[in-house]
Amino acid sequence: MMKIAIAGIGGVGGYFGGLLARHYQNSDEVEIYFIARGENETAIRQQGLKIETPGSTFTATPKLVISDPAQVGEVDLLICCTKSYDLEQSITQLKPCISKDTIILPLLNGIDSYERIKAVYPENEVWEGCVYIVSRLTEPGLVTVTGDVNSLFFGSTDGTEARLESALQIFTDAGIKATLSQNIQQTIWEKYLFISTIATLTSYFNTSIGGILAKTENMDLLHSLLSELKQVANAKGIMFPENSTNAIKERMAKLPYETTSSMHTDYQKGKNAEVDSLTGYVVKLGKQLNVPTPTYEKLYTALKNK
Ligand SMILES: NC(=O)C1=CN([C@@H]2O[C@H](COP(=O)(O)OP(=O)(O)OC[C@H]3O[C@@H](n4cnc5c(N)ncnc54)[C@H](OP(=O)(O)O)[C@@H]3O)[C@@H](O)[C@H]2O)C=CC1
Ligand SMILES: CC(C)(CO)C(=O)C(=O)O
Repeated sequence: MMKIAIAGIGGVGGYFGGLLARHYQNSDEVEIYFIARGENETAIRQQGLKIETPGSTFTATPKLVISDPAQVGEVDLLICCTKSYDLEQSITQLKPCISKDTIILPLLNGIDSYERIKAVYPENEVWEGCVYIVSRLTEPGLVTVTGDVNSLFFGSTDGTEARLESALQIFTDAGIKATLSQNIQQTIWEKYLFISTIATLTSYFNTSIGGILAKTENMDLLHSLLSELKQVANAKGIMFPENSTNAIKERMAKLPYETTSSMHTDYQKGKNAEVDSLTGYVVKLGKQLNVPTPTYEKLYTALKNK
């Protein structure tokens, strides 16, 4: 029996965990557990997790939804879907789910989830991943997906090939548009180039992705951020294809005008925001690598004071 736990049943964990729970509900081979808390945990326990997408609505029922990881026990694969600022606290709390054989796969936006998890669980196989989706926990027990982007990328530079392939099969069978990346570092950095700049700008200007594309002054700032982040990445040995700026603009243009970043949504709701991992981290890396990041510094300071 393969035991999979999804920790953090919000927009991302709810959608991808929901697909897994729906597909493996009656399976003898795969069991899906949700680690959720508060009203969300209660709602999912009472009526399942409802997932509304533009094309379909379904309700997913995991084997168990619980806030106490001890009641789940050790799992084979732990998929982390909390916000970046909750990562250390949640994975430390998840210790009862983690044996030496447990694989940990973070799907958070950001570059440093791998090293942060390794700092707590140095012996474990930790993969890397990222997702493209616009998904929100709109009320306890309800996940709403907008637009038609919903892909998951994962991989590992030193993971066990057979386990990576087996996870790919499990994800794909559940209907997840999953890709096993052969260069996960590049894949993660490409997502970061997109989300760091977009999250920073949508939050700074308090506007949607369409709103960024619509104004020259916003686009000028986008180009400055992209240029600074590319130089930081280059200093880390990460190179982007020549057309990467155009690729980002095309990706933005394909999203509905009103789409915004999850960081901007958090600012709008007055919630904690991932500004340290999505904006501040670039400033920090720039300082470490002696790469100037004046635009990032200005926007980071403004966002920290928001
Ligand atoms: N939403 C999106 O469209 C996208 C998001 N991402 C990234 O994915 C990550 C997750 O984002 P998203 O799904 O939006 O975040 P959400 O805030 O919607 O979901 C995170 C969930 O984790 C829960 N959580 C945190 N700590 C614990 C814990 N110790 N035990 C149980 N539950 C816990 C939170 O509960 P509580 O509310 O109680 O704090 C919350 O329900 C982020 O890094 C984000 O940037 C990437 C692509 C798209
Ligand atoms: C901008 C978006 C929706 C694109 O997937 C995203 O990654 C996020 O909100 O974190």
